[in-house]
Amino acid sequence: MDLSGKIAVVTGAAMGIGKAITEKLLQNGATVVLLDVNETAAKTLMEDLSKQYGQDRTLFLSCNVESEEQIKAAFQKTVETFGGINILCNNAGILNESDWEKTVSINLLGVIRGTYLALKHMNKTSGGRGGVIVNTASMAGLGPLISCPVYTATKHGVVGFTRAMSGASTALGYGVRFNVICPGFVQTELLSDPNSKMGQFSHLVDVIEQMMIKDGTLNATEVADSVLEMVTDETKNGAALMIFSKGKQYITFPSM
Ligand SMILES: NC(=O)C1=CN([C@@H]2O[C@H](COP(=O)(O)OP(=O)(O)OC[C@H]3O[C@@H](n4cnc5c(N)ncnc54)[C@H](O)[C@@H]3O)[C@@H](O)[C@H]2O)C=CC1
Ligand SMILES: CCCCCC(=O)/C=C/C=C\C=C\C=C\[C@@H](O)[C@@H](O)CCCC(=O)O
Repeated sequence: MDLSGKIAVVTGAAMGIGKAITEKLLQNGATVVLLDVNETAAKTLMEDLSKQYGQDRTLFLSCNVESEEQIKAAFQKTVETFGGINILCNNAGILNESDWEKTVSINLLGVIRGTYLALKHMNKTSGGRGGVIVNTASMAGLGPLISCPVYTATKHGVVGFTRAMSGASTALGYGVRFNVICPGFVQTELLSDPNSKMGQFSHLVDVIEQMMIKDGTLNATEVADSVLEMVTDETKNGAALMIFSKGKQYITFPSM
């Protein structure tokens, strides 16, 4: 897929992996709508991006992926401004084992909300342009992290939802590809102060620290490179790409 002229929406775009995905898509010719709750970080980023790419290839909309109304409004504004949606990156996510219901609401329900609302504009059977949706899961979506069971559950859910949506989209002729990235540890704010984020499991933080020492960490740009691959490679549909410090691997799942 050539990205020039394509319209992308990235959630959690103000920082970390979402910021890197945004920059990668802009570098490759797309127009990007940034959705985030962190208006301060987003506005700082937008100043930089406008200088680099001009005012007409980026738009920031304050949007909480926990809100159906806010996502709906953001997608409507996107379509009104740029004419449609070709690419969606459901990337926003948190780590909070204390407020685990918020973690579920953002990490899993936010991906489902974003997908279903974007399909209203992307689904070819209802007048959409088709396109691709790439969801951000984690390696914790492929195997359990004992220190954060709810986070693990949300990421397993994102992997399963993405793979099921890929099959449904193909069977129903939506013209929308679905792929999921499963990164290992990435140097972002999400990893700061892990103790406070693990709640009742904070005694297990040393397990995480040992894993990070053993497995190493990625930078956000490395993850964004993999997102670009799954956006642009039109043979990729239903793909789960594990990214870790030593490389990357497409996951094959047991056939039922
Ligand atoms: N950092 C890591 O080690 C890994 C992160 N991930 C996933 O990558 C995604 C991005 O995380 P990072 O960039 O690491 O974290 P981050 O904390 O640096 O960035 C997350 C962004 O999402 C935004 N956000 C949070 N809640 C939101 C909401 N309700 N609505 C809209 N935006 C919201 C934040 O304001 C922030 O800009 C998450 O889904 C995370 O689970 C996956 C594997 C590893
Ligand atoms: C502290 C939570 C990190 C949140 C960011 C994130 O998603 C990072 C994920 C990085 C690596 C995940 C690896 C998962 C491996 C599992 O497959 C399992 O093998 C791990 C076994 C060790 C354990 O349970 O801790």
